[in-house]
Order: sequence, then C-alpha cells, then structure tokens
Amino acid sequence: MKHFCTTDDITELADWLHLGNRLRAEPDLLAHLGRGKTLCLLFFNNSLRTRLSTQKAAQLLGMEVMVMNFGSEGWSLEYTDGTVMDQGTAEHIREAAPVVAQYADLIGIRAFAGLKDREADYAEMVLQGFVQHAGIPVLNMESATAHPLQALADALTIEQFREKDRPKVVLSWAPHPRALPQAVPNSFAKMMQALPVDLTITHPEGYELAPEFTGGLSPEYNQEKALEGADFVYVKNWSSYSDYGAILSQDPAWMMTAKKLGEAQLMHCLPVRRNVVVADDALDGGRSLVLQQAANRTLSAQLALAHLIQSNS
Ligand SMILES: NCCC[C@H](NC(=O)CCC(=O)O)C(=O)O
Ligand SMILES: NC(=O)OP(=O)(O)O
Repeated sequence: MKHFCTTDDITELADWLHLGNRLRAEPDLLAHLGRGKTLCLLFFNNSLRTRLSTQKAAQLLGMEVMVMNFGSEGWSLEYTDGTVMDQGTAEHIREAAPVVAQYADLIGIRAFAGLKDREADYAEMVLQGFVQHAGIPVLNMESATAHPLQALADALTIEQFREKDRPKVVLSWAPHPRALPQAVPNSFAKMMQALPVDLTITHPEGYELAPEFTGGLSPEYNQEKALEGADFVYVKNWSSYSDYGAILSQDPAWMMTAKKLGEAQLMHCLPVRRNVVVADDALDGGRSLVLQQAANRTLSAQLALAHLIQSNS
C-alpha cells in the first residue's frame, strides 16, 4: 500500500510539477478520480491552510470529506503496545485506526512533534501508528518531522516564479517566542535537493537540522553572507534538533526585513508572526509569495490525493 508520508513519496517530481501546473489552469481536470471515496481528516493540532486546502482539493477530485479535531474532541490515544492503560490514555491506536478506516477510504493525519522526546518524534509514532494499524492509505498533513504537502506547494511556487534556470534559494532561520518543530524546514531542505536550485541554509549555531534532511549540506552561520545574490528567501523558525526542542536564540537581528530581502522573493509557510519572524515591510513590500504558496497548497493536496487514489487502485 502506498502512503504520502514524506517528500520521498513524491515518485516523479517533474511529472507532479507538470500536472500541478495543469491543475492550476484547470482545477477540475481530475474531477471524477475520487468519486465514491471518503477522506477522513484527523487534526491533533491547529490548522487553517491545511484543513481548508485539503478539503477543497478532495472536493475538486469528487471525494466526500469528514473532518475531526482529534486533539480537543477525540479520546487521547495510546500508541505503546502492552501498556496498562490506567493513566491518561483512553483508547489504543490498535482500535482507533481500524475503526476510522471502516468509515473512510483514505486518512489524513496532522500530528506535530511533542519536542520532548526526539526518538519518539523522529520515529513518527502517531503517523506511523495510523500507517501500521489503519490498513488504508495515509496522507501526512504535517507530522513530527515532515510537512511534504507544504514542501510540494513550495516547489510548485518556485517553479511558478523563478526567473532563472538555477535560482539561489536561502532557508533562513528566524526568531520566535515558542519552540516550533523542524518538520517544515526538514521537508523544504529535502525538497530543494530534488529541484534545480542552489540551496543555502542559514541559522545561528546549534540549530543544525538532521543530516538526513539536509543531505549533509553545511550551514552558513552568517545570515548576511548567506543572503548575497538570493533569488528566493524562505524564512522559518524551528527549535534545536541537537539540544532537542530548545530555544537557543531569540536574537531579533535574525528577523527578515525588506532591506535584507533586497531583490529576492520572500517565502514562508504561514502562519507568520509579523515583526518577530518577518517585518511588515517584507511581507507587504511586493516581493512576498506567501499567499501564492498558500494557493498552491490546494494543488499539492490534489496531487497527493490523486497519487494515493491511483497508486492504490
Ligand atoms: N503548518 C505550518 C506551521 C505550523 C507550525 N507553526 C506553529 O505552530 C506556529 C504557531 C505560533 O506562531 O504560535 C510549525 O512551525 O510547524
Ligand atoms: N502552512 C500550513 O500548514 O498552515 P496551517 O498550519 O494553517 O495548516
């Protein structure tokens, strides 16, 4: 069975990008593909874009959609085998996942990193729990370590707006008041290695991402140097991977501004904290692609759902 868990599940990127462009021009191109199928979306964390764009994508494919805010309304789930469940968890993944699968043909899961236990997060306990026990295809809507729907939308956005055959793309860390997961930068870094771009990653020391996602690319710790000649600047906060989940810096000098951006085009997955992560002048200055990225989320969800339907039929 095929699932959509990481960017590695994008089988032929060039074909997917090509189909994405066709879907942008003709959103109901695959209107009959999902007819008679039901998609159940389970959210263990908040969402705006993922929730609405995935529903919209499913509707464009002719599917029925059920959505549940599992974090606040579902039973708290147990994932470990053999546990005596006399504490906080009320239901085991061994029942919950196959129960959902009886009502749906595909399951979408959003479950962020807990940022306390690196091993559990990087083992993708929640997402893989559903993969293992649901018996139907699973769509990752941002898991502990990966956000492939976002990374695919980002690739579509770079393809759409690049002015050079081989643009320079800079992934630039920015400060944030809360500890955030590495899922978005992990998948973005991985995706950029599959595109004809030159990737530079810049962040303060201690924020190195897991090498399995960066392909061993060394970071440039000097942001100013990293930004020289950039065509696209992707701004994102994340917490430390090595000192797992820690906030090591809140230095406002790392915030992205219109001056630092120069001629480059600005990207961020959203939601973005204005004047902490990105300054108003960069977001409002006419070089921002953040709304186009969000628009491309419908395309990335259509592509992933179409792939799951076709490859599992
Ligand atoms: N899916 C897009 C990003 C989701 C999440 N951001 C957040 O939780 C930010 C919330 C805040 O700003 O409080 C992240 O970084 O992975
Ligand atoms: N970019 C993104 O995934 O947004 P949401 O968290 O609002 O779904």
